[in-house]
Amino acid sequence: MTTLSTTLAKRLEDPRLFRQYAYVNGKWTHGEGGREEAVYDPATNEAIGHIPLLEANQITAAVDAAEEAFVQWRALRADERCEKLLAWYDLIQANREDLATIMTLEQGKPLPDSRGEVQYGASFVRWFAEEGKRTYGDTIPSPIPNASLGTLKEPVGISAMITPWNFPLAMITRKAAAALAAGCPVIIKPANETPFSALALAELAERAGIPEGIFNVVLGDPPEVSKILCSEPRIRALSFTGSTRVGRILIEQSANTVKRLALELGGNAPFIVGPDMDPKEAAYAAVAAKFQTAGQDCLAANRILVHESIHDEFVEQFAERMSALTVGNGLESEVDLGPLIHRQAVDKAASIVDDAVSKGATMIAGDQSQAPGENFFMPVLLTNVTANMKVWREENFAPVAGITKYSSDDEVIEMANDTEYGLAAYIYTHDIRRIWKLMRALEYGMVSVNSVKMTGPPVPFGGVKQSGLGREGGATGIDEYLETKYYCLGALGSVSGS
Ligand SMILES: NC(=O)c1ccc[n+]([C@@H]2O[C@H](COP(=O)([O-])OP(=O)(O)OC[C@H]3O[C@@H](n4cnc5c(N)ncnc54)[C@H](O)[C@@H]3O)[C@@H](O)[C@H]2O)c1
Ligand SMILES: N[C@@H](CC=O)C(=O)O
Repeated sequence: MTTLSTTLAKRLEDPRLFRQYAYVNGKWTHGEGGREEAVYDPATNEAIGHIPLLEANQITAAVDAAEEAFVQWRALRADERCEKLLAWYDLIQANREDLATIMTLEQGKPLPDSRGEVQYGASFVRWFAEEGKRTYGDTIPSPIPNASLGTLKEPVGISAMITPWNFPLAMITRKAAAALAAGCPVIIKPANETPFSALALAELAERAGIPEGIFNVVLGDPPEVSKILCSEPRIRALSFTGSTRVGRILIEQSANTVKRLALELGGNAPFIVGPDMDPKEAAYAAVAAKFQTAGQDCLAANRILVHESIHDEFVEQFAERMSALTVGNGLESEVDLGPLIHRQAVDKAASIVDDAVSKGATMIAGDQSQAPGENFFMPVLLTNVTANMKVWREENFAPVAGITKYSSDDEVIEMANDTEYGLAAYIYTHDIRRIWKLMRALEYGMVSVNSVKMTGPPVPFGGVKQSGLGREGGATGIDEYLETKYYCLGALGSVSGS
């Protein structure tokens, strides 16, 4: 183990939560080919530890284990699966501080944000523990003489999950808890940048009594692993959270085995500010929406559209609030923004700013000479942003705020919908007619009015257009892992007994 991993283990109340192996069929597993990859603390670029890159036969062994374990897991009563999920929930909550420390060290977000994500992630486990007891079927008035018709909800089968680095715990539990509650075994491939949160979840799943083969975490070269998972006919569902670019690849790779797909992809959220808004109130909300997770958030305000009548005051207030943000190591107190995930993300952020300025944007603030390390990017504010700039067209996934002005509701609707993405949108106004008009016209899966916080277990989370397929959480999240079986019971004789 590297010195930092020793340091990390020392920081933990329970060092056994820090695992540097894959978890397959209830066993901590090395890579048979000896391949491994270092995992770095993005704040310091120190290696936290290493993970094995499994060989193809080891990925297939996870499928074999899941297939064998599926029989018993699906045979459990829903309340028996619920008990195990609630035990997992309790263990996640009891180990929140260690899970948060692991998350901040591998992802970089400030500790309070990591604690929040652990809580958020645990809440999905509790939600689906209960949802699993409500997978009701239907009875159908029969048009067929002497027959009784109905439907059953049945587990879809082995479910693979490929998850991102920006929310390394909650994006797993939001999927895995639903699948497990439905009766499905899961094979999770976390991002190689942030594997240790997933492996800690595996340790706690084992302690909760989730049987071997039911909760598996495989590690490897991402394209290599996904090709195996996507081409494996025994895997009946693939749930992916990540970029639209990779989502397209997985759709193609899954076509030959016709998998059930649940895709949570990229966003390009508009943050629309109406003319009636107090500029300071709106600006402070926009800063929160833009810089959450240092901008590395699918819900981050990616384009900020301000009515021309309050634009200048809004920009002034935004700049003032942004300048008060503290950038630093997430382990330190009072830090608002941690590092970006790696140097490539910093370079991409810089290229987005350079592109905007070269096309006429004005950079109001953002002095990179103040960055406290090579993976840090100081918040940047750009105005006079136009639709031909990367900061407008792409999900910039960085602390780069692009502001533009508009003059009418019809104009801002057109501007906001001018993207292939459709995940989340924000509307700030107190005019109910404007709220209703914009909310109906915006082409997004989720619209939040006067609130930066919009998510939680009861929410049907997901996007339209190229931001994804399906919904996670809410009353329908478990349906991603259920099939509906129709049955017809014939020749029953007439109920009148004649
Ligand atoms: N809609 C949502 O709920 C949601 C939530 C979080 C993040 N995201 C999106 O995720 C993206 C950021 O996360 P990211 O950088 O980890 O995304 P990413 O698409 O680069 O990676 C996501 C996962 O896919 C794997 N992967 C990467 N390249 C692959 C390939 N060629 N073949 C197979 N697998 C591959 C990665 O190892 C990782 O596990 C952003 O676009 C963000 O909007 C969406
Ligand atoms: N903040 C999002 C995660 C996307 O990056 C969520 O709450 O699901």
